Amino acid sequence: MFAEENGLKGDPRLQAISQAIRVVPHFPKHGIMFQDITTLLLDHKAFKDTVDIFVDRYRDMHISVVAGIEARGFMFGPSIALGIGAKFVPLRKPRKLPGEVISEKYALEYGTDCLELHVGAVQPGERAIVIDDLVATGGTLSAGVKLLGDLQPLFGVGEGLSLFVYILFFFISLVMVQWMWSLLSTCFVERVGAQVVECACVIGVPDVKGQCRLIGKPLYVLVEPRKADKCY
Ligand SMILES: O=P(O)(O)OC[C@H]1O[C@H](OP(=O)(O)OP(=O)(O)O)[C@H](O)[C@@H]1O
Ligand SMILES: Nc1ncnc2[nH]cnc12
Repeated sequence: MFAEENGLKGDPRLQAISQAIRVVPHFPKHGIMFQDITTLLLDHKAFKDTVDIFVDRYRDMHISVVAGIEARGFMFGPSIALGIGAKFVPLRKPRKLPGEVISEKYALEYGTDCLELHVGAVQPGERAIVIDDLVATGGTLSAGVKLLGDLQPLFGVGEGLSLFVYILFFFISLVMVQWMWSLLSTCFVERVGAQVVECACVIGVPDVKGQCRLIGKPLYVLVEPRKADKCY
């Protein structure tokens, strides 16, 4: 959901944040209106307001993990983590983290990419938010949610089907006890088992307006993308 629809209606900080974002037409390729948050980082007040809005929202939600997505989630995540007294955990592109990792592939407009998380950085049951600068298709944030979340089916099945599998597992395990679980669990990839409370973004493209949840998780967005009102 957009911050405006969630208690910040008419808040002048949102307009100032939006205006501090530069739009670069046709970057990195023709037709893309690139939302450049580096100009927001240059504006101390707008940058601080951005962090403050997230800190105010998450301060009392018992969040112990702020997971930031490379690269631009790293620019907001650490400040938010410090503000709410949580740890910051980087979700990095492949082969950047030196320790043992778990990985999650995701689809881009063209091709695929992957996010990785250090094993042991987050403990099962911890409450987490995932932060990035921008949500477009939601593929990147969804990969972050999957990394932090619970068991994932090893074979590609839809969300509805996986929910069905979990429910089936619950009832089967009631009657078939431990041995059944250990047999069937070989069909799953282990994930952290943290609780992703919400995904947070500075900018949400119009397609996500109204879509307040992302693979079952709430999505909190500060502003819509800017139109190109000036050229750089
Ligand atoms: O919602 P989606 O369609 O998945 O797109 C959003 C992602 O795209 C951008 O990153 P990009 O993939 O360009 O990587 P970068 O930050 O490393 O340049 C942006 O910073 C988000 O992470
Ligand atoms: N228009 C855009 N601006 C900046 N980052 C993006 N990631 C995906 N679409 C983007």
